[in-house]
Amino acid sequence: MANSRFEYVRQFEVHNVLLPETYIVVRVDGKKFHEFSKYYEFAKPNDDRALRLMNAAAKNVFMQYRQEMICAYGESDEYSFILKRGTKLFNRRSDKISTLFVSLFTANYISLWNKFFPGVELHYKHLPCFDSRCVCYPNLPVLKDYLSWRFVDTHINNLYNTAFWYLIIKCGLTPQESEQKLCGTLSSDKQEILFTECGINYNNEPEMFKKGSLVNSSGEIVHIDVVKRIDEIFDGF
Ligand SMILES: Nc1nc2c(ncn2[C@@H]2O[C@H](COP(=O)(O)OP(=O)(O)OP(=O)(O)O)[C@@H](O)[C@H]2O)c(=O)[nH]1
Ligand SMILES: [Mg+2]
Repeated sequence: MANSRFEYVRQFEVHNVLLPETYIVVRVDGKKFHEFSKYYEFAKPNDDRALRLMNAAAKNVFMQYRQEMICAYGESDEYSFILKRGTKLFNRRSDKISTLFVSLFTANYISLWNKFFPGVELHYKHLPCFDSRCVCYPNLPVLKDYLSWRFVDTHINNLYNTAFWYLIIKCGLTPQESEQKLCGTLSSDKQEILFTECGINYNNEPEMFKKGSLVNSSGEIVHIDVVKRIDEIFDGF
């Protein structure tokens, strides 16, 4: 490369290199999906098309970097990609990894949109955007806790949202009344309210809604109890 007197400005570029021998998690999250889901009239509380689109986009990212991956896990508008401890991808540069994953994910989301939302055109003022971050986890127990945290979060959010929306849709409560009814309730109370007042057995809700989606090391999308099977998921890593 030609050396010019301007070359020195490269010295101002800093590279944030992620700690060696740590597990890297890249989490992408939909930007303002509260509005995005409203604009495209996603079903409440879960839109099967939207979740399957997230899974398909994540699977393509996963397969493209399969050699570097352990698994990926998603719910709602987020996906976590869990990379192997020894990955040398982009010399572990945080900005490179984070921006590549999020742009690849977004590109796939947009290119697959019509497959999952046939006949629904994306409006240029309402395009899907995602942010992303890289986080290092120092050992397997902490990494297992990370994935368990996302799984438990899925369960808590989904049970709340399911009860909240069924009380509105099936029982005719206003959003304020529904919120008030659920205020301070435990998981078991929410399941009981759903059963007695809405006629819904939470156990019969789709597995993808209750458990989120895991792209396993073979690249399959499964909906499993992540906490119960956490050791199996990370076996060999
Ligand atoms: N109706 C519906 N909404 C969904 C679905 N999945 C995600 N969302 C919406 O996406 C939001 C995701 O939560 P957040 O990431 O905390 O909210 P956000 O609006 O994306 O905000 P930022 O991430 O801070 O930009 C949910 O609160 C819902 O409003 C779905 O399947 N159906
Ligand atoms: Mg979001």
